[in-house]
Amino acid sequence: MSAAGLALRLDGAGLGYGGGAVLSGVDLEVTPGEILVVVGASGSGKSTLLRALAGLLRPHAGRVLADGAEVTGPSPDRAMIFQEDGLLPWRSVRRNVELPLGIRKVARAERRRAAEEWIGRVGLAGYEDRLPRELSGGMRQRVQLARALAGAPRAVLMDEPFGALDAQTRAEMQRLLLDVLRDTAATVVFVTHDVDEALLLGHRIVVLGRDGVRTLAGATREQIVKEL
Ligand SMILES: Nc1ncnc2c1ncn2[C@@H]1O[C@H](COP(=O)(O)OP(=O)(O)OP(=O)(O)O)[C@@H](O)[C@H]1O
Repeated sequence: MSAAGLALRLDGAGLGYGGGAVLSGVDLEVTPGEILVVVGASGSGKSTLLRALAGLLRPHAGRVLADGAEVTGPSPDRAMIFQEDGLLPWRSVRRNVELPLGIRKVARAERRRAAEEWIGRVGLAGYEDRLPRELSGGMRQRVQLARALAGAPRAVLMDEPFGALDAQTRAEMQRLLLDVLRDTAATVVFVTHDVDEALLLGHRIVVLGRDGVRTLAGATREQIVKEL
């Protein structure tokens, strides 16, 4: 069981690159332990929002807060999962999963035990010594999930993690995600452009749409599509 989920907040946040604003005046609260799904069309700023929560992008206006403290950079408390290329290609499955435990200075024997436990939980027992290039896309996403959760993060930030997978593998990964999240208290922010995925996974859905950022609770597919 991980530590309590982080409360995440954007407070009048303006986000962008160089001089250009992608999102302005964003107010958003993510409650500890919830799965918040951010849905929006390509280019609407979903990854930008997630990068700000991860501390990889500083807001040019307003604030980004984790448990009330300003986010000033990445932290092992906030694990990130990417659509692809998230794994270190020269490290085995085991050594990738051990990575956050090393950052947290967990002793070697415990690092190995926790990594093995998570590799088993995501269904990859027996693949510990494989390199990422020797795995399918779905298996690589399983490794990313194991690596993220092995570090007992208080928040998991997921950027279209299943976007490149075929429909059947994607459905398997969605089930696996819901299953493993049941045993953690982590707050989850999950970015997707797939409305069905948002409806399946989200306790709450935020739409980055034509009219800015809209939070929808208990929205139907039709209501979400209308906002995009
Ligand atoms: N590193 C960057 N430098 C400059 N502009 C960027 C950078 N990353 C993204 N942008 C721009 O910011 C806007 C939002 O991009 P972002 O990646 O957040 O959208 P998205 O909703 O995640 O899109 P997608 O679903 O296609 O991944 C786009 O116009 C994009 O071109």
